[in-house]
Amino acid sequence: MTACLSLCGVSHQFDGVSALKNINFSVSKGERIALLGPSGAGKSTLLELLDRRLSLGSGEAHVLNIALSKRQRFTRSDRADVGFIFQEFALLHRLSVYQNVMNGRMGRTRGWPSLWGTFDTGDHLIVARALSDVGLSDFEDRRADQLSGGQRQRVAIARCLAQEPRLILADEPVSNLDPSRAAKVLELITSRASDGETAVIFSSHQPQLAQTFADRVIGLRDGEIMFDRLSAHLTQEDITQLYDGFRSDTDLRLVG
Ligand SMILES: Nc1ncnc2c1ncn2[C@@H]1O[C@H](COP(=O)(O)OP(=O)(O)OP(=O)(O)O)[C@@H](O)[C@H]1O
Repeated sequence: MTACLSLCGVSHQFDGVSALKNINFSVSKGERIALLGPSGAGKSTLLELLDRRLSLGSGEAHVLNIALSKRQRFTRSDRADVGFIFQEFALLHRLSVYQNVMNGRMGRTRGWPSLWGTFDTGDHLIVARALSDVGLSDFEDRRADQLSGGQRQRVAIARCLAQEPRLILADEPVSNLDPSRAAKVLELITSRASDGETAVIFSSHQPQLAQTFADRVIGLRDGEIMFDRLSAHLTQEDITQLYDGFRSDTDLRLVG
């Protein structure tokens, strides 16, 4: 399989706090990866680094054939190739649901249309499809600040899907959704990898969802990788150790 990204000896510090320590892994095109780990483990930091919003501290990293560096500059199309689903959704509250999702098309439109916010029929079809996929077609005219938390999260997901990225990075993308909707939405996000070209990395606090919707699960704790396993090989012991000996028959029961 062709590499989508690779990290070698990557570390990141925030004012003396080691958020990531000597991270090594690679992801192929078409792979679905789940990041698990307790609060503060470094999951968001890792996703933000891959999104190129944090500059590389030390080590080597390549994302979609571009080497990350301390002084990184990316073209509009490079940016559009990576889609990020934010933990806090990052919506424009005064804009409608439709306009927020259409913002996902900005990086895919060149010249005047993107300056004036005029989009072609293809863009409108893609936005309508993304809204339908997340079950929000009936809400397209509603202002983003008039939605529930779960609905906002689905708008953020639709915006990312409308962007048609080659790498989807999702920071706890279903944390605000009810269990049935969470499974459907994770299915939707991770199904983008079935084209064999798009890779998906999502973080979660739910081992069952991670195991169900990812090919591989990476466990992070205190900024370090504790395990990197095929989902089928994940054990209850991996999970118990990752969460500091915490064992729950309901939350941490693995599939099968
Ligand atoms: N902007 C920042 N400035 C200073 N420290 C930070 C900053 N962002 C994160 N950290 C620290 O880096 C470490 C990793 O944080 P990170 O947000 O990546 O964890 P996480 O695994 O995503 O946690 P959660 O599951 O709670 O979202 C933590 O110790 C956190 O306090």
